[in-house]
Amino acid sequence: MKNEQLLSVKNLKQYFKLDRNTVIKAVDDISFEIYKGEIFGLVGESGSGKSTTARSILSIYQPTSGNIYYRDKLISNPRIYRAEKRFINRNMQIIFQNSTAALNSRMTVKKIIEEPLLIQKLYPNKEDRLAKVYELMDLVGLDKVYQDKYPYECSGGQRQRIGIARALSLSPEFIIADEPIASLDVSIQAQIINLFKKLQQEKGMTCLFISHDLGMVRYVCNRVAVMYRGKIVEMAETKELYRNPVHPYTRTLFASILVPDPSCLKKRNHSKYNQLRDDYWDGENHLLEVSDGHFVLCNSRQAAEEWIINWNEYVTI
Ligand SMILES: Nc1ncnc2c1ncn2[C@@H]1O[C@H](COP(=O)(O)OP(=O)(O)OP(=O)(O)O)[C@@H](O)[C@H]1O
Repeated sequence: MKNEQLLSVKNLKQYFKLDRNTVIKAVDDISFEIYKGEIFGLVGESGSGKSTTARSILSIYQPTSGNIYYRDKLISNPRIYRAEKRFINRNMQIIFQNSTAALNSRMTVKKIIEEPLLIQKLYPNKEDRLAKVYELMDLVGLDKVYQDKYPYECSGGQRQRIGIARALSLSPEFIIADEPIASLDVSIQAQIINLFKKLQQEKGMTCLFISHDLGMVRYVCNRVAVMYRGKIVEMAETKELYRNPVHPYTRTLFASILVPDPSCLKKRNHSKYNQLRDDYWDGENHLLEVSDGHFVLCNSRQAAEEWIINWNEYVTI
């Protein structure tokens, strides 16, 4: 996985000058690489600079200094950016937290998903184009009956899927997902997250995954960078980072989600916990954190992962 570098951020600074005396160092000299086929997590408290990093990568902001490369193309230079805009639009897509705002309320679901294909002049034949739209709807679990509905006629989870289907319509190599599941119900979150994993496995999707939800990041990301006040304070393989957070800030951030000793959990008289233990436990319990403070108890990791897919119930401790 680590062979092919897709995105490289080098010494990126993004400062905002509010007035003559006040400068906000939203991103302050960060560097990282994202490799093809990996899901790279960016975590940190609110205001730490995660979204600004995403916006700089997408050239929404012109960096104060530093460079951003996509493959070997410098994409953070405004002069090059003009010429490369189409290239970036074709290869990179973003999924926002608030999909409702990002969708055109006057277009039907079908038109919303079809639009990027038209703009990029892919599938000139209408029938082929519609077939592609249906394929995308199927991929994200949207029933065909929604094709002629408007965003306001869909639920929050469905709108998020429309946003994802649209983002995937150009088969982008690289997706930036900025809090893609924060506004969704827990059961829908699980479906969307499993979709990300499926896209990574089946389509080799590469993703920058921005989230507050450390449990989710642990489940979905291969590597994680922790941001604090505009800087990356720690970056490691996910398993390593969660097992052994080194930076004091990361430790504080993770303190709330460290999995406690299962033996102490057993002492809790939590009815859901007891029910789960009775249903699943066969001598060797397996406690899996599925979201911030949410745990499932299963007798194997496979059972736990299957359970996440359904994820209708969870234990909060
Ligand atoms: N366009 C802007 N002008 C001025 N300041 C900005 C601008 N965009 C972001 N900031 C500031 O930069 C800092 C980082 O914001 P950013 O949105 O990147 O954080 P974040 O980690 O994504 O937070 P959250 O998780 O709440 O979305 C904040 O102090 C924010 O107020």
